[in-house]
Amino acid sequence: RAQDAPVEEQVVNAMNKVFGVHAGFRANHAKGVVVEGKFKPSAEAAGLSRASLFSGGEIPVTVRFSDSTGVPNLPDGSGDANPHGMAVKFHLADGSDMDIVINSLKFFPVSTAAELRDLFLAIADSGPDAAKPTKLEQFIGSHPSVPAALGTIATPDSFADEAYFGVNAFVLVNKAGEKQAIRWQMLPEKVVHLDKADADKRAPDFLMAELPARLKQGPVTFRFKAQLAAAGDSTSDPAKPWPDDRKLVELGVLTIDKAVADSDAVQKTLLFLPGQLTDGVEQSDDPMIDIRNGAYAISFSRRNP
Ligand code: HEM
Repeated sequence: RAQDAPVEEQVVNAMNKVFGVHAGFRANHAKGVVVEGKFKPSAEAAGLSRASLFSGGEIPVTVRFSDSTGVPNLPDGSGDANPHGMAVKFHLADGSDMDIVINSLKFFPVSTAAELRDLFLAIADSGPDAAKPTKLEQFIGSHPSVPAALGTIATPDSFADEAYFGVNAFVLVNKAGEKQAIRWQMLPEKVVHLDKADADKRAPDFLMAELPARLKQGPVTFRFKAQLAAAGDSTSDPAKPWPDDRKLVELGVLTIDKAVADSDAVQKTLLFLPGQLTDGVEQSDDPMIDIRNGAYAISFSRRNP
């Protein structure tokens, strides 16, 4: 019975209910563009983590930027396309990959996967004919982190002019075995947000088209950073931001220099997993990470039957 399905499957079902099922596309972040580049670690990174990602030389990366929702033809300037996503596959020297899957929300609207499922179910039940207060209005009323988190996002003028945040905590382990809880950040050279009226006027695919066009003029860079948790910071609740004065350590520079010619075909074959890590990087005690791993695999198997 549906109610006995594991929560990772329940969330994907709830996404399919809200966005519809679109053959070959992701249950969420369906619309995206794939690009390529390289990552060069900083000298400080190796002090925090023994991962080869942070100790070796430059390595190749595959990056997918995306709009939110499971709607593959959503206009990029729509408010529903926020938060935008960035998924990075670091191709490590030993032939394995490490992934990060991050977005433009500074913190998550809900604390757990079960709450995310309930948020999607509330959206599904709150169509134009729903009685007031709608299920969604009730959910928002009892979860103040939803409007607070959504207040941190806007439409960027380019995928290259947006900051992306990991939201879930991970743990870096160095050569001495010392552990440090962190949250990923990927920071652009500059953030440029559009006001809503401007975003509404943009062409439906303006973000997907702009990045490959920009790359013909030259590369785009991001600074990959770790925000360090201090004693008492929650590592299990992605809806609780850590104070802004927490130390940020630069882990390296990500350079994007190439569009992928057959992006639409390539993105179907790609699976980014927040828990696909490497020695020296571990999952925190946040149970959402394992549930995300399960949900992304379920969505992948549905889009590649
Ligand atoms: C319980 C929490 C979550 C669930 C169940 C969930 C579920 C999903 C699913 C099913 C997909 C489609 C995966 C695929 O077909 O490959 C997806 C994609 C994505 N999600 Fe989540 N998600 C969760 C939380 C988050 C968080 C916290 C972030 C970012 C901070 C995030 C960012 C993304 C991005 C960027 C993608 C697109 C990945 C790609 O380009 O392949 N999600 N999510």
